[in-house]
This record gives sequence, structure tokens and C-alpha cells, in this order.
Amino acid sequence: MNALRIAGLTVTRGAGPVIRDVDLTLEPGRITALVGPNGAGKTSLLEAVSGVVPAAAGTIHIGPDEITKHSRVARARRGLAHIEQGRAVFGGLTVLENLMLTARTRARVDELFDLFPELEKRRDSPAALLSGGEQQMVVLARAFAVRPSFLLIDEMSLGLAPVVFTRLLPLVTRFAEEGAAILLVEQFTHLALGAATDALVVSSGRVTYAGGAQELLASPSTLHAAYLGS
Ligand SMILES: Nc1ncnc2c1ncn2[C@@H]1O[C@H](COP(=O)(O)OP(=O)(O)OP(=O)(O)O)[C@@H](O)[C@H]1O
Repeated sequence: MNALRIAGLTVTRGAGPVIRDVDLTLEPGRITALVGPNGAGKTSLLEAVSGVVPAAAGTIHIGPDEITKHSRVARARRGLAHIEQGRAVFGGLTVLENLMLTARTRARVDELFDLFPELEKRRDSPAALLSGGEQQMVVLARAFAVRPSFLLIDEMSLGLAPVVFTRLLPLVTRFAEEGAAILLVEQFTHLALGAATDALVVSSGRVTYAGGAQELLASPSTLHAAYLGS
């Protein structure tokens, strides 16, 4: 499978650049934790990769093909999926109906229920009645259903207790083990690094650490310095 390569990516919003000259490669089977202070530019980076906002400079390739100027839909067709911040379930639809929107076939939904047994128990409940953690499972399952090669996940833990988030992380790990390349933006830095193979710290739009996630986890002073932008 191909890698997704980002080179020299700059994103401008409002008055100026919020992401500057970022290089990053997402490889099949690997999870990259993207962490950094509030306002560092993490969401903007994901949005530029999936085509929500344009890149002001730099390139994005999937394998040999440049996709920098491709539409969101064209990128999705190349296997790129983006779970945006906030839990966007269709509250009036049941869990089954939510999953059918992307899974299309009952056979594929049954595969998802194997992965998310909690959801099978709630299959006929309106999604609005699920807990926050269960709703996030629906969002994850809907994304997994299309078997993306590259999955960008923005603050899956938003509004969730750490204990609920720790139930979701192994699902992401399993998906990577099946061959997906994952970029995971997280506020729970240590939990995200614990599940990741690679880490990218951004501070004020610049990369301040790029390397192994476990190495960063093992060095609090390096993590601290990267957050401070040094
Ligand atoms: N739509 C927008 N228009 C103008 N500026 C924006 C817009 N969205 C974000 N910004 C600015 O871009 C910068 C980066 O924001 P971004 O949301 O990408 O950071 P973040 O690291 O994801 O933050 P957080 O962890 O708080 O979600 C911030 O200064 C923010 O105010």
C-alpha cells in the first residue's frame, strides 16, 4: 500500500500562517499522534490534508500521485477519511441506520458489530440516546466501514472521560494493524502517545518534534520543550 507524504505544508487562516512548512509521512500500519498546545494548528493541518482548507504552500502525495489541489471527494476516493471534531451522528436515525449510511450492506454492518459489540446491543436505538462514548463509536464505525487507507481523527476524546477514551483507542490500533495509516490528534497526550508508533508535536504552527512516540513518552523534558516550542 502507498504512503501519504506531506512536504513543506503551509496553511494560512485569517491574518497569517497557522501551519508552517510541515513535513510528515503517514505509512500503512502506523499511528502518528499529532499533539501540541491549544491553537497550535493541529486541526488546520488535518483540514489541509483532507481538503477542507487549501494549502498555501507545499505538496501532498499519495504514492506517486500529487493530490494537493484535489477536491475532498477526490481525496476520499483515494482512500482518505477525516473524522472531524465533534460527534456527528444522525440522532434521529438508529445505530443500524447510521452504520448503513457508509457500510451499505448488512454483511459489512455485521463485521462492524463484531468489532463494536456495544453497538450491536443498541442497534435499534436512536443514536441521539447513546452515551457520548457510544456515539463516538458510531462515528468511528462509520469511518471504518469504508476501509480508508488513511484516517485522520480529530479529538476523538472531546467531551469524553479518559476511561471511555481508553476503550476507543484499541479499536484504532486494530484498524492500523489491518493496514490503515492513522493520524490521531488528541488532547490526552499520554494516552495518544501510548497507542502511537510515531509522534509529531506542533507548537505555533511549527513542528517541534518528529520521531518515535515511545521515545517521546519516555522523555518528559523533550515533550515539555516541544510543547513550549523549543
Ligand atoms: N476558520 C478560521 N478562521 C481564522 N482563523 C482560524 C480558523 N480556524 C482556526 N483558526 C486559527 O488558527 C490557529 C490554529 O487553530 P487550530 O484549530 O488549527 O489549532 P488546534 O491545535 O487544533 O487547537 P485546539 O487544540 O485548541 O483545537 C488558531 O490561532 C485559530 O484561532
